[in-house]
Amino acid sequence: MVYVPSTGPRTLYDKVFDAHVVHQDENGSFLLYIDRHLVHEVTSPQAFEGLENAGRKVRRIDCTLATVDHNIPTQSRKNFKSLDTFIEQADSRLQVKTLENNVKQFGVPYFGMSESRQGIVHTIGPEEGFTLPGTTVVCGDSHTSTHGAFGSLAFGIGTSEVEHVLATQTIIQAKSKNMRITVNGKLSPGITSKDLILYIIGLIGTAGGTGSVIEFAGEAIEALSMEARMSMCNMSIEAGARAGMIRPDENTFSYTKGRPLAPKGAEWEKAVAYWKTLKTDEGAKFDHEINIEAADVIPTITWGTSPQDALPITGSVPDPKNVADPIKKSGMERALSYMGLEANTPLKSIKVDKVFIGSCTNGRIEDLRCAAAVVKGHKLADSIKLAMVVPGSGLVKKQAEEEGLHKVFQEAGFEWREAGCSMCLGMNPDILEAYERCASTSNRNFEGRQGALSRTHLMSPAMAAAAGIAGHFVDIREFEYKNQDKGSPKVEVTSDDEKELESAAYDHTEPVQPKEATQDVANDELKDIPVKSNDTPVKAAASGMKPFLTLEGVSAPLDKANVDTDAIIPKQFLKTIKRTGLKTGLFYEWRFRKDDQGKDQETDFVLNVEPWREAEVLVVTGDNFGCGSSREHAPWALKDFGIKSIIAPSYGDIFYNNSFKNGLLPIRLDQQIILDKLIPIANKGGKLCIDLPNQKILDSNGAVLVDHFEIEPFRKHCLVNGLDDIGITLQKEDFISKYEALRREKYSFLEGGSKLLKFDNAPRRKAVTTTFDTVHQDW
Ligand SMILES: CC(C)[C@H](C(=O)O)[C@@H](O)C(=O)O
Ligand code: SF4
Repeated sequence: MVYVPSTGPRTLYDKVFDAHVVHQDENGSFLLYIDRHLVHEVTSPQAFEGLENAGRKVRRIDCTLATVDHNIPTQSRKNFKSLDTFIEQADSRLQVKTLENNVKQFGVPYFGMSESRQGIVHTIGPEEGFTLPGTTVVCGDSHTSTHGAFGSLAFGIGTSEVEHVLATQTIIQAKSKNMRITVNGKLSPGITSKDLILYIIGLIGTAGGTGSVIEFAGEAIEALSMEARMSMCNMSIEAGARAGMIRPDENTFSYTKGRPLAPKGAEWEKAVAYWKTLKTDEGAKFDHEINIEAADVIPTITWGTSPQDALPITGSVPDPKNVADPIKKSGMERALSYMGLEANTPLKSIKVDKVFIGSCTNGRIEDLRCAAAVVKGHKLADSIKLAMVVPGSGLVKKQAEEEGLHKVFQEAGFEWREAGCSMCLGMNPDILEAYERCASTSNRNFEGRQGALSRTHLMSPAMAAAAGIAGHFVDIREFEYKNQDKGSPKVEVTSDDEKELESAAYDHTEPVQPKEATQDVANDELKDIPVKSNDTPVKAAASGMKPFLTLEGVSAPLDKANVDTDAIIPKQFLKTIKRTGLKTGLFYEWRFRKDDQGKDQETDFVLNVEPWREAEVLVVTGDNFGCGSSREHAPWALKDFGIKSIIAPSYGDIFYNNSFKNGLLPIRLDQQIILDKLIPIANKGGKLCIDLPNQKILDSNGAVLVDHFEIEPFRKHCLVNGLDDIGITLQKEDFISKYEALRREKYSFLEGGSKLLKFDNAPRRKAVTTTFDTVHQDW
């Protein structure tokens, strides 16, 4: 079906979406072209394995860039010799080495641990100019939304979709709704974009943006630096949105100009002329509009276990007694008990054990400058057990060191680390102990996020730094800065500051690429221009998906809202390079408690109790099941346990997608119908019968409980037939090639991509041999 974009007024999202449509099929689903694909070690092993098993190659290595970030230790790399000696945790090491093998085998440009440009995947994309305005950007990571700060359509995908993009350079998408959040007026001094986004999530909730792409607009947004915009868009996933976007403007262009992979000369001019058209037209329709007064935003922190549990620092811990809705009330009680907090405690009086400054939300140079301005001349409070600063990338670290920020932190007692995700998620050794309370600049405060039973409070870098100095949360507006040239926190960052980072982006030396991969990259100019495949049978998915027709199975009740994928499968189980064996990890923190000997003992969680141990249908009462991280391990774990269908009022977008790719059927139903008709059966462990072809739910006697449930026709088709959608997409090869030809003309400034990165095998200092027999610099 030929897609004809609307000729009427369009939103920024509509325009970027329309510019990437390769094909629209009869039942309305779109095939979108992907300009930029970032890859990291956690969500790619199974995707590369699928590619290899099917004998497929990476279609556009120039559109692909890989790095390691989640698993790597952040201690000094001065003595880095090889992954074998540097990464102690065997499963982390395996995941990193698997990525290294994959990039070598498939020829993907890669920033490994000995490369000065390595960093968190969402930091390096913009830094290198790989992320460009108006592009489509994906990554097997939910915080891909970060890149929307450039007016690109950027979203997280699951591992099956990673494989799909690697093989086809496209993704199957439904059109999201348009939502606009306009922030009028100016932010007050000392208020950062982190405060603003926490304020917004507190207002609209973690499901507030579900099914939508949010455009952030208004005077306060236009005044933000690019890095501050990235922090905003980064956390739009925490508002449940498919993506966040900000229209590209002069600020965007000057940040992008001159970056290693940004277009140059005439191509730059052509690009800017196009990028200037990327703004919402007068009269374009939004499905939801929200207006916010910037002056209402004051320093904001979270108190609970969801990013929506955000409050002004002047407030107190909320009291469940004041909440009428029983699901919300019990959620609040649980959060208070998990966080070890009493209702009505003033936030400023809460004591902190550890401080973490870093992550893809707030690990950029401006963030470090803000935090250093607070720390300068102070010492950490005696009660602080550990405070760490983890730059988002090697280049951020280098820049900070050139400015002497590391000394400011170290003199105050902070640890200065190497780049990576670190304690944001703790897939590496940087974790909190049970019950420790952390002032964190990251983006998620879910139960167990930074370590089992750990307690996370989200806030801006300045607020986290100040909490380290005071030993408790403080209102940054009342903080006494010492030894400052100017007296107030440096929250406004000028484009001059951005220029400095830009120069750091150029100033890298002798990065290292595995030898074979470099050669592939260099020689593959022609090979990666796609050729029509003669051999594209539609076959069963790599995940081993079987056709889904009807299911009759024991149903289990789950009376919770906002069940995040960190809870469904905690981080320690993400280190596998397989899709199977995740049964034990399912709801691990809820299903198991350690006994005195440190052994796992089962709790009375519903899935540990007969007859629900054999449950095949999970009936959830609360909204937003599977929100948060893009980990496809969540549906893998549910399936491994035996769950084949979930029924809930609403879902996190990425989880919803991922489920279909694995033959797990997520059904959306009105909450009242769930409560009235299904929960009574699930509470008794009764069976539910799901008839997918007829879209009905029945009880075990054949009585119809739900006459009709909605499901998109394309998804139903794939599920009922157990189809591999990569095979389906490869049948559209003609459309993809045609789009690529158009793209080479119209968007010629996107050609080249990561292939333009310069890699050099020359050793910087002492050469050492790695697993690939290639030389790595000794840091
Ligand atoms: C590991 C990855 C799948 C995950 C994500 O998608 O966000 C991680 O980055 C996180 O922050 O939880
Ligand atoms: S949210 Fe944390 S773990 Fe996820 S990509 Fe960002 S820094 Fe890494």
